[in-house]
Amino acid sequence: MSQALLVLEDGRVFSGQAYGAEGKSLGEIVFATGMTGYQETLTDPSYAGQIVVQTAPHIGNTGVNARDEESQRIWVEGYVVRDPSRIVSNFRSESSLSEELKKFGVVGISGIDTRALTRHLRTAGSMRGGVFSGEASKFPIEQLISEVQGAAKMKGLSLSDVVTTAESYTIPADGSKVGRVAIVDLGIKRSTIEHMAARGLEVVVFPAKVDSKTLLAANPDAVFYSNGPGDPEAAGAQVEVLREILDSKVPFFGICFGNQLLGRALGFETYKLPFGHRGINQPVMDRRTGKVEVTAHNHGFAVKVEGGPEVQSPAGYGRVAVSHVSLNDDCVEGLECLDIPAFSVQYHPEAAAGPHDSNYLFDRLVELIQKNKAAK
Ligand SMILES: NC(=O)CC[C@H](N)C(=O)O
Repeated sequence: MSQALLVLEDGRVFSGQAYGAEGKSLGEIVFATGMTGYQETLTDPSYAGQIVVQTAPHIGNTGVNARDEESQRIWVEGYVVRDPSRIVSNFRSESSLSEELKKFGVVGISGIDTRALTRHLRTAGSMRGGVFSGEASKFPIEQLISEVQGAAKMKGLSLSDVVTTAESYTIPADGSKVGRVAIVDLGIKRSTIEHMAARGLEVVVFPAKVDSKTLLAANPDAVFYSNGPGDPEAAGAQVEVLREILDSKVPFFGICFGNQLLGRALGFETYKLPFGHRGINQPVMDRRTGKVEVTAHNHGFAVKVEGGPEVQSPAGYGRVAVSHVSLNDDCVEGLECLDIPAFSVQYHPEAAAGPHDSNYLFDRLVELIQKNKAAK
């Protein structure tokens, strides 16, 4: 195995072995704390532009299979692990993780003290990093550091066009149809669509650049904004479209990036968290029921809402409640509009990977659709 280097923008260097494809990858370096679900993590489009550090020390044990993919490819820019499994042991496995990383040209590194790296990122914050292996690792360290310092910053980055669908498509409801949802694909995960279809929702998925006229022409019972990579501040066009949807009074639901864009459409700011939330063991409280859910997260930004429990939307959409909060750092994990039919969560009710505690949010979407239909 050839030597590889992980170089951080603050000059810290870790050395290890090449894992997956050889070459170089540059991106924002972030850590994910899931003990399971590496395949779902790698194929989540929200990780585009990021080098993911897996805090679980042993990765690749169960190989990879087509059924556990959240999209059709691996999206992470680079991959950092401690100890990749030398064998694949699972009856569902179709290939090994290192083969899969090679297939998608993902430059990774193994043999890294991921605990020390994570502690560093937790203190210093997420930053840009680079993985260099093979020929790419043979340049002077100063040169590699300046290459990392020249890489794109996540703040201000727009990545929706990179991950979105090229064409719109429709997925039928399973069983009898209770409604139709028009989805804006900002990097959607397969499980989200499956949860909707399983509840009798037909979904029509549109590219990120869709306008409100096209969305409304699909005659939807609700509009949905998905998760996705990049800085919500750089998604001004989608925020404008969302305002037109809110004005139309068609119900709205958003997940993760979708929550951040609802926040911005309502007139709140978004900001970058020091190192973000990525994992499947994050405690969140639903303020409506007082219940605590263990939830799946993948976000580096959050919506800023001061005061409460109810505040006025600065953009004039009436009262807004912070419906969910993180019990780790109190950040906003959900928004509920009290005067228009719109709500969203910052975390992942589709989980994948993760606990199923928050699947009920898809039932809330169905309830909102039915309530809205009954009111007509
Ligand atoms: N999973 C997501 O939708 C991520 C949203 C946004 N890119 C963030 O990092 O906060």
